[in-house]
Amino acid sequence: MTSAFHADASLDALHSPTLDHETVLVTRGARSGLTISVAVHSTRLGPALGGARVWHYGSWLEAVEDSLRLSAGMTLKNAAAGLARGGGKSVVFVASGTTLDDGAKRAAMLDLGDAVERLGGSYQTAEDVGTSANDMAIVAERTDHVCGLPADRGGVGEPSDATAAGVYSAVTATLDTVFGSPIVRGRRAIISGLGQVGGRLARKLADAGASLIVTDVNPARRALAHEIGASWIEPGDEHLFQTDLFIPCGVGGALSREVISQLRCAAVVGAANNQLAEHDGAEELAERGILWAPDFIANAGGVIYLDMASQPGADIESILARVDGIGDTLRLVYRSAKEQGVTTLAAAEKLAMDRLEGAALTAA
Ligand SMILES: NC(=O)c1ccc[n+]([C@@H]2O[C@H](COP(=O)([O-])OP(=O)(O)OC[C@H]3O[C@@H](n4cnc5c(N)ncnc54)[C@H](O)[C@@H]3O)[C@@H](O)[C@H]2O)c1
Repeated sequence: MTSAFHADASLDALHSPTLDHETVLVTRGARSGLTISVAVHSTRLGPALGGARVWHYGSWLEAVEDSLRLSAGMTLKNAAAGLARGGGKSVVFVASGTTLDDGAKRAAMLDLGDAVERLGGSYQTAEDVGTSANDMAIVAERTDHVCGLPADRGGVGEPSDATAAGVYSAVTATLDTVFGSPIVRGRRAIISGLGQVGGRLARKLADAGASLIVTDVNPARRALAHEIGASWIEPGDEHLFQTDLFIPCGVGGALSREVISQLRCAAVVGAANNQLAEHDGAEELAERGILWAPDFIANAGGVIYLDMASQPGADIESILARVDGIGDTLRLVYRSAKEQGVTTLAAAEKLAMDRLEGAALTAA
């Protein structure tokens, strides 16, 4: 039985008394020498699907732990999105303070391909933070269990457009729930993280007439702020500004206890995975009267796109409609949370778990 995922960044999953995951492969890449962790949390609904992250950590154990946390989140995300997919994720550990040149990145991607291949199809990889469609083309040299390849390689490309479209739908559903109107024009929002998804979302929100404050740890992203007429601030204190929405689009853990206690917004809705630094952050947000869109509901557009676009005869209109349906799923979550007097996280986890349990009943 798959237990509910707790998005607790301080939880040391490695010290848990039992392994909650079906398979975890931790290996040292033969070419790159880098530690790679491929975690398959659940295949109850189908082969696991989840991206490959290349990221800096303090130690390889932290990278393994992140793969455990992220893959469990993928089980919930794929189940809540109604996909016949389980949850998995891979992480390539890059030591803090080091960068991978093109040769080292290629070696890491070939090693990742070998690791994915060893799991025999129980896990399919794709892009995530630190990887691109071109990286997936390198992974594909070693395994067929990869999606999101560039179009000129017969692939479906990167999922970020769909993720941004899904978060946009989540933003309008959230505005509707809080203010009784989904209209973006005139709403004030802060976007933290202007990468693949945050950058696209910022453009969409600016086009729709939102008043945006934006930030990123990468100063090069400031050019985008200028281009779309958003106000740029240095990263660190962005959550202190009074706005309608706070939109985290960087890496996980942005909603720490301290940040939650200082937020001055009506709602939080963003693309970042594992936004809550502690699982009880959902209660703290609710106590402060801040509506939180569970990340694994709001950011499911990319995985919906990768799954549907990879099927034979895929039709882009149906994919876009399904991605746009994220707003309806979120409305359902908000409604059940209110009716049952629970947090939006509890309501979203229940939605996913009901789908997982339903699959177990069907299989029995
Ligand atoms: N790409 C997708 O389709 C997709 C799908 C689902 C979820 N997500 C999640 O959305 C988030 C963003 O993904 P992405 O693909 O845009 O990644 P990305 O690497 O392209 O962008 C992340 C951006 O956040 C910035 N950043 C990192 N830490 C920050 C901080 N503390 N403060 C401000 N900015 C910070 C980075 O400099 C970068 O510009 C990640 O958490 C990812 O897991 C992405």
